[in-house]
Amino acid sequence: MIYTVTLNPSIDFIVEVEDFKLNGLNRMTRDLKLPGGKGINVSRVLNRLGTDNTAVGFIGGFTGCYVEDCLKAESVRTGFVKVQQDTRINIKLKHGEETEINGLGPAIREEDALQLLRQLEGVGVGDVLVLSGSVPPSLGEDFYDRLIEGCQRKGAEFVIDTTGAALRNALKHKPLLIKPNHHELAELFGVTLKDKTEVAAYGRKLLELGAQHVLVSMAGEGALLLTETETYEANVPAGRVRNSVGAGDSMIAGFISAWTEGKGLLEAFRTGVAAGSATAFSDDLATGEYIRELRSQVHLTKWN
Ligand SMILES: Nc1ncnc2c1ncn2[C@@H]1O[C@H](COP(=O)(O)OP(=O)(O)O)[C@@H](O)[C@H]1O
Ligand SMILES: O=P(O)(O)OC[C@H]1O[C@](O)(COP(=O)(O)O)[C@@H](O)[C@@H]1O
Repeated sequence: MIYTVTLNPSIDFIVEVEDFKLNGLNRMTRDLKLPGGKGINVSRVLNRLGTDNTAVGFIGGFTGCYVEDCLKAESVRTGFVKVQQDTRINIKLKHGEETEINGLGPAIREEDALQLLRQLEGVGVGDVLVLSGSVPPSLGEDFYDRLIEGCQRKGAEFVIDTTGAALRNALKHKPLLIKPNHHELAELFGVTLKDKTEVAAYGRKLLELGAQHVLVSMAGEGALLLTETETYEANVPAGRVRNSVGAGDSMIAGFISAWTEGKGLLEAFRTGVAAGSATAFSDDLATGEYIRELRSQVHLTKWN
């Protein structure tokens, strides 16, 4: 079983305005509310690809009910711990470019945290936990560590998609996969990465620090897959970008879907890239059909 863990879910409120006026009244030309949070996005795409999974994490208030109802409507299995305060609303403002304003999220009490840890005590060998997104400030930076230690004691593997100290700490536990984008990778090492050779070199440092596989996504410029011995580069399929929110989450879903079906590393990489691009070319997350259609346009090149 795959469990996606979203510690800080959201409603993603996608708002479009023309000629955005700072300090002025702007009227929306289009808006859309979507259930969000990185693990939740992974779950929705896994479901669309027909890969069995359960979405867990913390959810609360009327906004949390909305997120859960949306997931139920798509038959995504959920097992959220209910918290007292409202799940956050993240604003994704489209004004020619994309500006994001993500909320802090509700306070999580220690008893809520313990409930989630207890719930995940049932995992075992063959299970994969996908730990995605930021950690709410009230949980403490070590919460992913506590989760990882618990799941590893039971023999489960984990994927982690987060940033900064939480990502750095997780590396020593040898994640099956991490997927920074090239900006996150540069930020992690406090450098500017000027080309793909440098991206690969810094991605390799994450392998040295413990990751089993490193996927570096580079939005419209494709992606790199790094293993201990090999480097592969993928192009992106052709299409018009509509909404890139959730592209990275979709990439993880595509990768893990193929990987857990035993299709091998390269097919997992190809499916991941197709899923990321299919979402970037869609208003909401990609459909399974669109991901399968784009897969044939993804070509992998092995670096020497
Ligand atoms: N502009 C784009 N054109 C084509 N594919 C894209 C685009 N943006 C994202 N993707 C696809 O989604 C993947 C993840 O996107 P990226 O923006 O790098 O991740 P994140 O959402 O984590 O920042 C990319 O590797 C690519 O396959
Ligand atoms: O937990 P964080 O880091 O605040 O991110 C949450 C946001 O990330 C998203 O999951 C999108 O992430 P990506 O675009 O990186 O795939 C949104 O749905 C959500 O608003």
